[in-house]
Amino acid sequence: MSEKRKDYLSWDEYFMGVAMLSGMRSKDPSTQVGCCIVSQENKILSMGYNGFPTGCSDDEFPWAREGDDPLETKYVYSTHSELNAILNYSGGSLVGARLYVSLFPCNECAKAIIQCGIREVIYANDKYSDTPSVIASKRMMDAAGVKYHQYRKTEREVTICL
Ligand SMILES: Nc1nc(=O)n([C@H]2C[C@H](O)[C@@H](COP(=O)(O)O)O2)cc1CO
Ligand SMILES: [Zn+2]
Repeated sequence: MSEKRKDYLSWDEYFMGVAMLSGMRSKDPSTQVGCCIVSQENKILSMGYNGFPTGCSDDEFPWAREGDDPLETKYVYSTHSELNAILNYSGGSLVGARLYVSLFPCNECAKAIIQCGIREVIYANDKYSDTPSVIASKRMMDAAGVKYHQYRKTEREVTICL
């Protein structure tokens, strides 16, 4: 008798995998971030990655990290993956949802996460943990009761031939 497969993706692998795949759409040459928002019933509600807003051409707006003129850097234009995922959702309420993201949310995204009622953040990387942005983000999420924890990496490697 044929039995149920045992090596299927866990929910966490599935949602973090979807977040990372979304990040592969990013045109940012230095950091690609992906996000996946999930309901309490484990249904995917929205996805996003970092990039410029609609109408702001990837080829015309700057991707530079540094420069004398802030207007010639990406920071004033790029929309973070988490905000994109929140704004991309057209289904109504995100109250009670979980957010999977490949990089810890900044303070601006934390405000949006808190205000739309997301209850939990699962992040992969926290490379900017020493910055005021991430310290402020954690302070706000702690105060608002938004839980966060690091994704527990597994041994699994996923290869998809496209
Ligand atoms: N949580 C985040 N989500 C994001 O989508 N981003 C985006 C903004 C930039 O496009 C890029 C960071 O670029 P860099 O400073 O590592 O070269 O990642 C950044 C963070 C960090 O807080
Ligand atoms: Zn952000």
